Amino acid sequence: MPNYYPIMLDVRGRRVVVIGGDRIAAEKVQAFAACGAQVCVIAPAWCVELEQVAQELGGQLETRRRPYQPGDLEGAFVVIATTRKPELVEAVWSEAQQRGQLLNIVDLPERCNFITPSILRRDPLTVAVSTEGVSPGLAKLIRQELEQHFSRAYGAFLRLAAEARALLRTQGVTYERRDAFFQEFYRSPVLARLEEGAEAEARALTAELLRQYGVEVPRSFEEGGAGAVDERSLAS
Ligand SMILES: C[C@@]1(CC(=O)O)C2=NC(=C\c3[nH]c(c(CCC(=O)O)c3CC(=O)O)Cc3[nH]c(c(CC(=O)O)c3CCC(=O)O)/C=C3\N/C(=C\2)[C@@H](CCC(=O)O)[C@]3(C)CC(=O)O)/[C@H]1CCC(=O)O
Ligand SMILES: NC(=O)c1ccc[n+]([C@@H]2O[C@H](COP(=O)([O-])OP(=O)(O)OC[C@H]3O[C@@H](n4cnc5c(N)ncnc54)[C@H](O)[C@@H]3O)[C@@H](O)[C@H]2O)c1
Repeated sequence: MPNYYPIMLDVRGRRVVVIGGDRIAAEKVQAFAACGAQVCVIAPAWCVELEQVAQELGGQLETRRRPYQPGDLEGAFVVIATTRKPELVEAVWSEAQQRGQLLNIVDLPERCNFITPSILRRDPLTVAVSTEGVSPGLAKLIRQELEQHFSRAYGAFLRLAAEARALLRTQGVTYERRDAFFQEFYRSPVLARLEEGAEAEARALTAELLRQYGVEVPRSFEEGGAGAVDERSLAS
């Protein structure tokens, strides 16, 4: 069994080809497009979910309503196929191999050079769980359990941390002092305030802690300036 190496891929502006017209294909198209990829989907028959995703993405999505043809993978950074038809699998696998591309044939790990973990997202926090293919069901269960632990407010919490970190760094606070700040910040009541929707209080508490570390906090920070917490991430 492979000893998989976990990475985070930057697919912005990169070509991703999805072969398949089923619900899994729809999910993959949506997920890669959400990460900024230029997605092309190829399939003779499309399910309703894929039609809907295509409608939402509009011109952002390239569509080929026909079977896969050799040459379709030209320029792709990542290739995903949802089929298990042996001839099609072999054709896609050999073209992707020749081109040195990243390939995932869903649920066929022996024809993948990468596999997909179960993902919990609280942007910018991402938790990916893999069992190296041994038990995807367990990966899913662990992801569901982690969802209970990491509330939706974690997104706002981390964005606030990013703003604080920028201030600490631009004002020359040492590495050790920054580390100490975050050990306090992550254990402080800031998260609880964000979970209650009390953003102003969360900002005020953060500002107070920053001052204890000698940081001059601009007025815009407490008012929720440029990097203000996104209310949608708290509400959804
Ligand atoms: C995480 C997740 C992400 C995603 O799909 O994107 C994912 N599978 C998920 C769910 C799931 N998949 C299966 C079940 C039924 C129960 C079961 O069989 O266990 C369930 C549970 C369910 O659906 O509830 C069936 C299954 N899956 C694979 C095989 C083939 C084999 O094992 O050889 C078979 C048998 C097919 C059959 O017999 O017909 C293989 C793979 N599935 C992987 C990923 C990769 C390894 C991940 C890891 O390292 O753990 C890997 C290797 C390749 C890949 O596809 O990348 C997603 C959860 C998303 C979530 O969090 O909700
Ligand atoms: N090896 C295994 O474990 C295994 C398991 C189940 C089925 N099979 C075999 O796989 C075949 C059925 O596979 P499936 O259930 O994944 O369905 P499928 O390959 O027919 O469909 C999966 C998706 O791929 C699309 N698709 C089909 N042909 C395409 C093409 N030429 N170009 C682009 N997109 C295409 C379909 O529209 C569909 O959305 C059967 O031959 C069956 O014997 C193998």
